Amino acid sequence: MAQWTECMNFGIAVARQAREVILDAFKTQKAVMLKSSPADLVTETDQRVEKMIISAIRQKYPTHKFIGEESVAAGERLVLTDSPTWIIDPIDGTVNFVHRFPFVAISIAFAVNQQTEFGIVYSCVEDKLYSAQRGKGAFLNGVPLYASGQEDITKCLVVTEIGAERDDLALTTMTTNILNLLKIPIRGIRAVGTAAVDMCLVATGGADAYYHIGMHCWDIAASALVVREAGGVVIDTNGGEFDMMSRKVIAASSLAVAKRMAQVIQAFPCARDDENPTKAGNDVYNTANGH
Ligand SMILES: O=P(O)(O)O[C@H]1[C@H](O)[C@@H](O)[C@@H](O)[C@@H](O)[C@@H]1O
Ligand SMILES: [Mg+2]
Ligand SMILES: [Mg+2]
Repeated sequence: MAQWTECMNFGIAVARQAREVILDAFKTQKAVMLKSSPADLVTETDQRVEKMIISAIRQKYPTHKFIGEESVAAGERLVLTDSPTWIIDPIDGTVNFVHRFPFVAISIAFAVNQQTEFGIVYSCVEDKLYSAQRGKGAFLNGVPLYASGQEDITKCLVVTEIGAERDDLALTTMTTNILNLLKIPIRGIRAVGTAAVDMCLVATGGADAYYHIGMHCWDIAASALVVREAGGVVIDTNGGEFDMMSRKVIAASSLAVAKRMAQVIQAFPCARDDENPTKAGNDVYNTANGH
């Protein structure tokens, strides 16, 4: 396991360089392109930062594989093999980035034999670097992180995202989930606008649970390990085992809270990330006829 420490440290160094590019662009006017919906945005900075991260890592580790959000959007196959693979979201929270809402993160996970060995989530504007290596704990700027351990759902502050979907079924499902959780009652609902940071807040104990349907592997692969290494649990919204390709997740302070949330939360249908390797993330929103 210690063998991947060098890789993680290199990943952190690359994330620090990428943060500088993102902060420079954060202040400027951005040209916005649409992906799967009018709320699923991408900018030239997303694309440039991903290319920069991948090129730096490929130069040092030429045999490693990559799954990058914007590479997949450009048509690259989304396949996770047993090879050492970097799973990258160059800007998680692009809508925030475009609006200068100060929560944008770089998310970098590293998997071998399809098991995440380390995760890095860098909340750029906050300058908060979350990191975790399998079996070695979770850290925020080098300080150990611990989930809240809360087991009573009525004492939970829950984080979620509405995501990019704007069709009736997804929106009705998402708002019904929020309504049903509030009726339990839970303490409150929050949404930061970046799945990776949302989940890391569970690792800090500042939130007690996070759930989401519709996000992609690159949004949560790194933060799922951060939560687990902070003593939290990560499962599927159906209560089963977490599967980073399933596009459904619950991260929580305890198994009791996670399972209780799974009883309430309904998922709307969305294709697995690896269902159609050349299509994931590739739905193009057609502004002409609105879908
Ligand atoms: O900003 P992104 O990398 O596109 O990730 C977003 C995602 O697009 C959106 O649907 C929500 O799930 C957000 O929580 C993600 O961070
Ligand atoms: Mg993302
Ligand atoms: Mg992104």
